[in-house]
Amino acid sequence: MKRIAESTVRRLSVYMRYLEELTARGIATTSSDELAEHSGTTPAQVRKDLSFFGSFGKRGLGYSVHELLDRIRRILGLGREWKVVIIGAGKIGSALSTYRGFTTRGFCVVGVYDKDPQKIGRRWDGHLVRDVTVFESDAAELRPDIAVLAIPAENVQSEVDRIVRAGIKAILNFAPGRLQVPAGVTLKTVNMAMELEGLSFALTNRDA
Ligand SMILES: NC(=O)c1ccc[n+]([C@@H]2O[C@H](COP(=O)([O-])OP(=O)(O)OC[C@H]3O[C@@H](n4cnc5c(N)ncnc54)[C@H](O)[C@@H]3O)[C@@H](O)[C@H]2O)c1
Repeated sequence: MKRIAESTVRRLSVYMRYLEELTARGIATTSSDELAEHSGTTPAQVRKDLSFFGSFGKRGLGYSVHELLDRIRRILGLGREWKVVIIGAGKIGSALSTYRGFTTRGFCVVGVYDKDPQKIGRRWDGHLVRDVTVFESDAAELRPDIAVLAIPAENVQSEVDRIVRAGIKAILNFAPGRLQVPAGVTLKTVNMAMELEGLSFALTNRDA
């Protein structure tokens, strides 16, 4: 498959949510105009995004909501359950571990880890916080797919290295800083300040 831009993948998630909404409303067909309007993009962009993955829809008839939703879910790899571990049971880590919305989308939290003796042994919504020193042996058994890293900026690289050593190929990181991962491992960093900067830009330029 061609290399797909992250922005395209992000839009697929947006289209998917709108298609889920249409399904819930019992609507069977949609169009690139409608998808674009509800996703903040253009009909040409919708067609271009979908064209990366083959042909969808019929000229003049639009897209079957059911078929398109099914295809997008498969493209995003959502037809299965992904095992997620969370490292850092602080404010962000504990909020994520108790968030029900992940499970409904197939992301199942199988372990929560921390290094603080005050947190180890606590339960967050049924998830026992375990000592991070047992992470690698747990991972050998549980075989998690995704690690969420919610620890302070210091020593993040050594935790990333620990995750990589455990054979995990996808990391969602919340800590600031530049991190290195080997080829074949995907690292995504969430940065709320950057999202706020996007809003700041929109507010500053809205009348331009
Ligand atoms: N990406 C964003 O938009 C965003 C927003 C807010 C905070 N953050 C960052 O997210 C991270 C977590 O924030 P928080 O508010 O949850 O912090 P927090 O201090 O509440 O929690 C951090 C937890 O990590 C644990 N920890 C530290 N080192 C560890 C290690 N090596 N192994 C396992 N556990 C370890 C600590 O004991 C603590 O429980 C920070 O780096 C913060 O700067 C990011």
